[in-house]
Amino acid sequence: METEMLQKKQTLSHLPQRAPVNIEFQDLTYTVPQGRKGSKMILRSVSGNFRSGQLTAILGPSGAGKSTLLNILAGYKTIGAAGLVLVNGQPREIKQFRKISRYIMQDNLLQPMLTVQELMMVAADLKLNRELSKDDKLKAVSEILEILRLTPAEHTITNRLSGGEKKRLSVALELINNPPVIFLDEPTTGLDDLASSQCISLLKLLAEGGRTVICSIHSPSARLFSQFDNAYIVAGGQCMFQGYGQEIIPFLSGIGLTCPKHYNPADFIIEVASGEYGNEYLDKMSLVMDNGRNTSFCKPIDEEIQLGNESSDQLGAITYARTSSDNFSPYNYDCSIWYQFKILLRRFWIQTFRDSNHLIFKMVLYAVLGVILGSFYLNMGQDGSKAVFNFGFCYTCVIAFLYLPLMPVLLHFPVEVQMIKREHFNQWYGLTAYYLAMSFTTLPLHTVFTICYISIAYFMTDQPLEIQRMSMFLLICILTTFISESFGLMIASVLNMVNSMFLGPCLSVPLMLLAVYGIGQANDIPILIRIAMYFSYLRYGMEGLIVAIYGNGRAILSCPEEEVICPLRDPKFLISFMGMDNVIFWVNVIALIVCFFVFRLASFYFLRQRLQPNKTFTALNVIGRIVKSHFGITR
Ligand SMILES: Nc1ncnc2c1ncn2[C@@H]1O[C@H](COP(=O)(O)OP(=O)(O)OP(=O)(O)O)[C@@H](O)[C@H]1O
Repeated sequence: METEMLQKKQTLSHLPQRAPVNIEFQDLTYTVPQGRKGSKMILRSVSGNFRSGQLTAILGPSGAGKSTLLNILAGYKTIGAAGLVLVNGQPREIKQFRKISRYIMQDNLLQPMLTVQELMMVAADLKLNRELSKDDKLKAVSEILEILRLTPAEHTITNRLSGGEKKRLSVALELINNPPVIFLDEPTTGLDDLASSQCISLLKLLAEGGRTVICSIHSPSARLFSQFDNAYIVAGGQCMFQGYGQEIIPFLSGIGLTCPKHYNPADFIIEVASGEYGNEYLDKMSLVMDNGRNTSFCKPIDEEIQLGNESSDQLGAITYARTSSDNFSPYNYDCSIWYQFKILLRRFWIQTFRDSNHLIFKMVLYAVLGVILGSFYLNMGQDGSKAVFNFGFCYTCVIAFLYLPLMPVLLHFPVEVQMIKREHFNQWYGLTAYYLAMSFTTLPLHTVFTICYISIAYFMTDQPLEIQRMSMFLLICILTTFISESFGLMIASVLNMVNSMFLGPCLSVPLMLLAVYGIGQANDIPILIRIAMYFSYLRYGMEGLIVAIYGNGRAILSCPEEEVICPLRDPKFLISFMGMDNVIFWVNVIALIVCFFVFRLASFYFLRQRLQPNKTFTALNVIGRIVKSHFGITR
């Protein structure tokens, strides 16, 4: 074990030197609204001091406030929090702090369909200096994978990794540019004893390299606990103890409690903090610790680390950092939006094409739908007596291009938002680059699927075989698809999956109704509905399709001989009958393009507010929480 650790230390010695970052917090409180009961205080004026070069554990009974404290210290939660957080003695500048810290959350949300090495390379491309060669980046990646014992799983797809491997990969991804502060929420949850021990040894190693490593943890074994340099015990939102694990027994003796022999001191202090030995001890503990201000039980700090001594074996300069240019800035987005876009686009395309089963399934689905629809409206396109049915075909196309792109987005994007939140919070990329890369992946795919559907249904239904009409028809269908996807993104950027899946179809109903409302009775439409119709992109789509196939001087249609009266055979009359005489195809196309940009930009704006709410959205968020808790609908 000793040799193994030594080896690991040597391997880690390539990491670049960073200025030590000490975190101190004073009188932190966190309050949440509690409906008519007022508010609930989760953290009660706690203070503490977490130093660089030390591995700190935040411990406590379930519901004590560990994750809350971690979220606030990492800057992940700000609404409802008050108090002072100092970074190296200066008040924390949240934007700057986010650049030097990384937060590894409990649920290992990893980008699917990429191998471990590919995902690490994406992180390296985004986080390391652009001037580094691919080989240098590969070297850096393989060193980190080696340390985290992920080399055997290097070519495994992330979806297939074990829980422990996923956790280690989450750590590895954030280690790429050597952040000086690392927060981890329950890194050992779901791991067996050996994996937990290896995980904590790794964190200890990272701390020894001069980082400030803080993690919340549930009942660690005695062996695991002995690895921590600092234990911060919380109960009922207050600090019960802060200091070196070995100081727990003397501390408890001081307040009149003796830890039984062979008992894990961590278990014992948590039992005491849970109130199992009486509530009077809780008050005593909090009093002696001065709610976290008392640091007399803390382990002495490593002067070498605090001084950032270059001669330290574990802090030698990283080889690839040395090759970089002067403007190497490990804590900022090192690459331009364009460069981020290229990397993210590559990531999206690998993920999309690797999931070939899903792609084929979708393509087949569109084709089958084309065949089904084609057979419902078989050969009706040229038949004047079936013009009303053909109108139904156009409407069905519009509905198909509403739901087909909409539903998968409502289902999938809320989960994606959680991933974006993490990656963006940990400074992987800017939202613009992400959004552009996503759009340049999904929109071409939708175009291909739409062409696949139309090329079957259009021919089966015997629509006019004129290049111009076919292109116009296709253009409207593609634009409708794009808008529907953007409409879905707008909803899924704001809401969770359950609410998105409810709201999306709900909002689709008026859209579908407005698409055909009052057709043939255009003059009788009430003014309010007429205004609403301007906002239904499906209406523009519907009109566009009808004009594409019947407008522009289309010749009189044929009618079967038995149809004596066949008034809709004249396309001009048909268009007039539908109340679409005034429709200009290109105006509708422009309206659809405007709708596309409006929905697309709105979804981008909402997503941005979700990640970094401005003052208005923060205020709306607070009001929303108060209203929800007042009516008892907080989940
Ligand atoms: N938004 C909220 N509204 C109401 N109560 C909340 C909210 N957030 C947290 N709490 C409560 O605050 C307390 C502390 O939560 P937190 O998640 O920090 O606990 P924890 O110590 O991490 O627990 P565990 O170990 O079980 O994960 C819990 O009782 C929780 O129910």
